[in-house]
Amino acid sequence: QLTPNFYSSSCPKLFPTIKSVVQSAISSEKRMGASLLRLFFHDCFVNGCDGSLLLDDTSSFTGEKNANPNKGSVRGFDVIDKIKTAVEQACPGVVSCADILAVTARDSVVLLGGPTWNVKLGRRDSRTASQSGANNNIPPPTSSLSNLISKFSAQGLSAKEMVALVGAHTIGQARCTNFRAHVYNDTDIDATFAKTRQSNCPSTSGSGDNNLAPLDLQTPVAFDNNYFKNLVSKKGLLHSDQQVFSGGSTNSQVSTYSTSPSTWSSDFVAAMIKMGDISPLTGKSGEIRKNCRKTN
Ligand code: HEM
Ligand SMILES: [Ca+2]
Ligand SMILES: [Ca+2]
Repeated sequence: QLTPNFYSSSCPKLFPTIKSVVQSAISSEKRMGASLLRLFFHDCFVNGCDGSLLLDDTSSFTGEKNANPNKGSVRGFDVIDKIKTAVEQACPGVVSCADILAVTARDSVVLLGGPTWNVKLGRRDSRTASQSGANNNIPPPTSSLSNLISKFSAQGLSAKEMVALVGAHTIGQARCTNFRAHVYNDTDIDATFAKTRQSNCPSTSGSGDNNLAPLDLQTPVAFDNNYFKNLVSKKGLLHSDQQVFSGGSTNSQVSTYSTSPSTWSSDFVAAMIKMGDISPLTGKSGEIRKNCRKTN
């Protein structure tokens, strides 16, 4: 139902318009590419790719931004606002915020050296959001392999697609609060690496909770397969990361990706397209928001 040329006559300048804002955001701060990619994941896993994540809370509306996986963690909403402003200037009232997230995720991957793909478009924006959906559907970093598989399966994504997608952790940062237990308590971790990460993440919660460490210790701003190489050497930052290479059914896939970047690239692209297909609003459902932060 979605199609890459959905806006080709209604908004011919859409792609360059989005790309130039993403480009300037990433040149000011390289991490922003990671943050923007993550927004698409956190949107699609809650009521599908419908822009629900972008709605602000108000006194009478509870959105998703303050759900556990998002609060104090997701970022980049100001960049989405800039993109929306630029897109509205080029083609007023035409392009959904949900589609902007999909294109922005692709552009971020490309600008950090990853593969490209044709983004399917035609999603419309929700008038609702679900805080409980965000809490329930987005897997926490404490997840076991079987929990990861079941959260992705609930969205129609296979274990194989889950492993390909989590390779997105080749870029970006995580907070101490999310990797503390793994670097202090787990045994499936390289001891030297664990010590290094402990040095900037105090063992008890408190003032160090928001200290950051790279999800990929080697190349945190390059979209490459080092993430999988790290897993093979037991240097995954999150408990959930290491779970995909901890002796279970996904070990061989991680090994393959660690030695064959092209296999991962093509699997990642296919899985991103599939994630982007999760229950979109089309036709007359939903709306084209004027401002991504609120319903019309
Ligand atoms: C497999 C299950 C997943 C779990 C348990 C998980 C968990 C996490 C956690 C805990 C963080 C750090 C958040 C913080 O400390 O504030 C994070 C960051 C990130 N995640 Fe995931 N994630 C998963 C899958 C994905 C997927 C499928 C994508 C995209 C396709 C993705 C993209 C990212 C990116 C790019 C970052 C870094 C964001 C930044 O630096 O701002 N993750 N993830
Ligand atoms: Ca959503
Ligand atoms: Ca990397």
